[in-house]
This record gives sequence, structure tokens and C-alpha cells, in this order.
Amino acid sequence: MAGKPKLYYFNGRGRMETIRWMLAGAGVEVSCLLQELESSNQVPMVEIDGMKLVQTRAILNYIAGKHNLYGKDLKERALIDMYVEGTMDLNELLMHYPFHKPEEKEKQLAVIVEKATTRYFPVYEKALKDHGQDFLVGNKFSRADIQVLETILMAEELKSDILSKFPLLKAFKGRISNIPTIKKFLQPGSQRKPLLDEKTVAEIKKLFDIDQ
Ligand SMILES: N[C@@H](CCC(=O)N[C@@H](CS)C(=O)NCC(=O)O)C(=O)O
Repeated sequence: MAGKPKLYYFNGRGRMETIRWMLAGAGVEVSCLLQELESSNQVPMVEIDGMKLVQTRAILNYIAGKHNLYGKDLKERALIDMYVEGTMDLNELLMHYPFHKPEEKEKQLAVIVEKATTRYFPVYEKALKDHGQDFLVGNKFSRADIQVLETILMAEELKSDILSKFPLLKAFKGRISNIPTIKKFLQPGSQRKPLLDEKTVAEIKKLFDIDQ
């Protein structure tokens, strides 16, 4: 039997966090290897099924395909990709937020809130309204549900009422958070990482030579 996937990354969210979410949603346990991470490594890197995979999307696609989280046919996959790519655009802004200078943060938060509430969340709200189902695509739990929930929770950390104009998305958040694998991941002690603190931000900036 193949062992647990090994995750190579720093001890924080970054691009690995969505991979952690995906594996958790699929009910897969992981090992995390932090000590082997150097700035010359391409990360995130995941050792899985005899492969050492880099590139976040390639890793996510593999895990989602392997665990039946990627739709039943090409059309469902296209919809899932569409929702996932949107949420990854927003996630990218949220991920970078802790790295902004204190004096830039207010402006950056306004950009995030504006984009979330006018560009991205309305698409999910409309999809849920139009088909009236519990999940975003194909009436079945998929990676789109996992990734949209991850992004919603990150956005709420910065603005707790960000879903106030999105009642269906709010109900969706409650439903997906209650799926047993996700519920477990949301509890303390899981591999889920907290919002980056200043000390970790400084360490990451140093590791990757980021001057922001
Ligand atoms: N396209 C790659 C981007 C990987 C990436 O940018 N990784 C960051 C850490 S999360 C990094 O290595 N930054 C430092 C650098 O690019 O030199 C992916 O999605 O995995």
C-alpha cells in the first residue's frame, strides 16, 4: 500500500494550503516535511504514489482526479475548473495580504472585498440559485466545493460579514463545513494552518528573498 503523501513546505499556508484542504477533503492523511525545505527547492512539492510533484495546479488536479472530486465528465470538469480558477485568483490576493506593508493593508483589503463581492462570489451565488442543489457542480461534492469554502473562510478572516449579501453561499458554507472530512479539518489539531503571523511572514520573506 502506498504510504501517506509527503508535503514539502514551510509551516504556513501559502500555496500548500489548498493542497492540504484537498487531501483533507478526500480523507487522506499526510506527512509534512519542513526541515528539508530550502529556497532552491521548487515548492509546494508533494511526494505521492511514487512521484515527486511540483506546481500547485498539477498537484491539485492529480489529487482531485484520484479521489473523484473532479466531475463525472468533461463538461462537469470545465465548470469545476471555471469555479476553481476564479477562486484561485481571489485566493492569490488573500494569500499575499499578510505580506503587504502595514500602510498598504487597508487599500489592499478594499481591493479584496471589492473583487470578492462583485466579481467572484456572485458567480457562485448564481450557480447555487440556478440549479438549487447542495453542491456547486453535478449535485456531488467536488474540489470546487472544497476550494470555494477555503477561500470564503480566508475572506471572512479579513472581513467577517463578507457573505452578508450572499445567503445561498452562506448556507453552502455551513453545508460543506459539515461534511465529515472537512469538519475534521476545521477542528483544532488538523493540518490546517492559521493566518500567517508577523514572525512567520518575516521568515518566509527571508527564505524566499522577498522584498515587499
Ligand atoms: N507556479 C508555481 C509557483 C510556485 C511558487 O511561486 N512558489 C513560491 C512559494 S509558495 C516560491 O517558491 N517563491 C519564491 C520564488 O519564486 O523564488 C506553483 O503554483 O506551484
